[in-house]
Order: sequence, then structure tokens, then C-alpha cells
Amino acid sequence: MVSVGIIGGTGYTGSELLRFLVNHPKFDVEFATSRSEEGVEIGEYIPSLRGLVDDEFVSPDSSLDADLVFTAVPHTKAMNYVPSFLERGIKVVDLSADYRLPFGVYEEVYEVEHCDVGRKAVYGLTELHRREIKKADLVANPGCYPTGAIFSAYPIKDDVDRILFDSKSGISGAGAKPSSASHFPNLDGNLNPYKVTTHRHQAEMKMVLGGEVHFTPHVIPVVRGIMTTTHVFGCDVDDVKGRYEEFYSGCRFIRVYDDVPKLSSVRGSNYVDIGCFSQEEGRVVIVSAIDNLVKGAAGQAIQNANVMMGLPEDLGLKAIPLSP
Ligand SMILES: NC(=O)C1=CN([C@@H]2O[C@H](COP(=O)(O)OP(=O)(O)OC[C@H]3O[C@@H](n4cnc5c(N)ncnc54)[C@H](OP(=O)(O)O)[C@@H]3O)[C@@H](O)[C@H]2O)C=CC1
Ligand SMILES: CC(=O)N[C@@H](CCC(=O)OP(=O)(O)O)C(=O)O
Repeated sequence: MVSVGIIGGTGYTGSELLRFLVNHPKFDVEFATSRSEEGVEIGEYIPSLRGLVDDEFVSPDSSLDADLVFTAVPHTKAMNYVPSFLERGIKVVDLSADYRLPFGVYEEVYEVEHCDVGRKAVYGLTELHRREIKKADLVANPGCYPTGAIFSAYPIKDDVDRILFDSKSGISGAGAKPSSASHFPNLDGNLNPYKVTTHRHQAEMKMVLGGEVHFTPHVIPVVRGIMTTTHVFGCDVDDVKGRYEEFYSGCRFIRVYDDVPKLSSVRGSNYVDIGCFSQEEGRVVIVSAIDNLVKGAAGQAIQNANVMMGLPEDLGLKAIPLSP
């Protein structure tokens, strides 16, 4: 068995890691941390795990031991834990943004100084970066929006002039802490664009796709899921859908089809559904759907950890979507 730890076990992605790890045949949860819930039984704090996990949350501490650690803490916080794990030979999958971008770009976009500059991480969109992930000690798990967006454009990225991502996210993307954006009367019945031209994930999308990339996020009154409508301009590809089918053949979590994907077809699962492929003069529209907490976070993190430990990529991740 491989022992794994979670820094940030009470958060939405930490809880989702626990949900999948309970059924993982090769990963054994050694610890999950929380500062606010230290000593509280995990199954008591996360009622869906009642009777399934009887350990208690422990205080986050750089001396905690495991074979692999998931850091599921807010960006700017993970960099305080990652170095000490790596220095003790413990592999890390970081779910935060701290190691995703070149350090100079990170400091500009996140407006903070990075305290671990120079550390090498592999950016982990599993299906695109498997070979590097296999050899990595530190994987930077991609952002939720970039995951859905990049998969929806990658197969044709070199044959287009310009890419525009228009994404709609469920509110769990904002984490467990309530805010005015997540307050029920502000969210219900609304569709709220935010950071329309300035969202921090645009840098990640540009890093992987290159070229001209634009991104506008919206939050919608659902809990889980990200739907991205991707407009590509100047597309020089005859059979766009055929290109995707070929590119993603053998990727068991990526499903390519004709229809417009639904959030309910991926909810609770590690799937990326890609479809639509509507074409008019000079523009192709492609739509992708993911569960932000699974393929956009915990699921992809476990997929990457499987690859890092030389295990089958889909181990512990065979959950079927919760449709409807
Ligand atoms: N929600 C999503 O859909 C996605 C989130 N992510 C990223 O994953 C990370 C976690 O997100 P999410 O689970 O939503 O966040 P939450 O806010 O829901 O949870 C944060 C967790 O981190 C702990 N924590 C906070 N500050 C610290 C600290 N300084 N040291 C140790 N632990 C700390 C909290 O527990 P306590 O305060 O009790 O210690 C809590 O368990 C973030 O970087 C986020 O951007 C990535 C992809 C998708
Ligand atoms: C709806 C919502 O608020 N979403 C979050 C995305 C958070 C997230 O998951 O950020 P990372 O993927 O970079 O870790 C936001 O826009 O900041």
C-alpha cells in the first residue's frame, strides 16, 4: 500500500480527495489536516463519510509523514508546506496554483512573492503530460477552469488564430468559505460574470496553449461543474471532431461526441465530455463539461498520483457520473 496525506482535509477538494481515497485499492490515508477542526473525527465533520473514515483531523505540520502528500490549501499557502515534504523524499501533488506557472508570471498574476523559487514542478494535465508526471516528485495540479478549457482546444491549438473560452462554474469552485458571491440570494436565479478580462487562470491557459487566448468566467447557481463554450477563430481543420477523436483515443476519461455535453453527465466523476463541434465561416464552437471538484481538482490529483506511483491511471476513479 502507498500511504498518502492531505493538507487541507476539511476543504471542498480535500473532502473530495477523501471520498475517492476511501475506495482506492492502493492508497491508504495516513493523515488529513485541519487547523480549525483538529481532533474532530473526519466522518463527523463530513457526514457523507460517516462510518467510512474514523480517523481525526490532525494539525498541519511539515514533519507529517507519508509516501505522497496532496496539498489542498489556498494558493500562496501550499508553498509553505511543499519544500519540507520534498526534502524528506515525499512526493507531492499540489492542488493550489503555487507551482503551476513560471515563477515570474506567478508573482505577477498572484501579486505575491514566491518563497520556493527555482523548484521544478510538472504541470499535470494527465492525458497531455503523462510521461513527465511519471518521473515527477512534484506535480502542479491544473486549475479547474484551465482543465476544461485546455482539453477543449488542445487538439487544434496549432491550427487556429484565436481562442475564446466562455466558462460557467458551479459555486463549489470558490471553496468552502462563504462569501457574498456564494450567498444564496445573490446567486440563485443569476448568472454572474466576474473578472471578465482579468481572471488569473488565463495565464495558465496561455502557458499551455500559446497564441492568442481569451477567457471570461461566470458563476452559476449549481454546486458542481464547469461548462466551457470554446470559440476558435481562423480554424484550418477539415474534420474537427475527427481530430479530437483521434487525439484522445485511448484516454478513458475523455469522451468525444456530437451533442452538447451536460454538467449532469459528468457530475461526481473524473470524465471530461467534449462535444458540439459546430462550424460556421471562420469559427468553430466546441463545448466541454467537467466536474470542477473531480477532474478539475481531486480526481485529476489522484489520477496524477497513480501515474507518479506507477499504478494504473484510473485506479480508484471509476465512479460513474451522478446523472440526473
Ligand atoms: N474548489 C475547486 O473547485 C478547486 C479548488 N482548487 C484549489 O485547491 C485548493 C483548495 O481548494 P478548496 O478545497 O476549494 O478550498 P477550501 O477553502 O474549501 O479549503 C481549504 C482547506 O485548506 C485548509 N487551510 C487553509 N489555510 C491553510 C493554511 N495556511 N495551512 C494549512 N491548511 C490551511 C483549510 O482548513 P483549516 O483552515 O481548518 O486548516 C481547508 O481544509 C485551492 O488552492 C484551490 O484554488 C483547484 C481546483 C478546483
Ligand atoms: C467559482 C469560483 O470562484 N472559482 C474560483 C476558481 C477557484 C479555483 O479552483 O482555483 P484554482 O483552480 O486556481 O485552484 C475562482 O474564480 O477563483
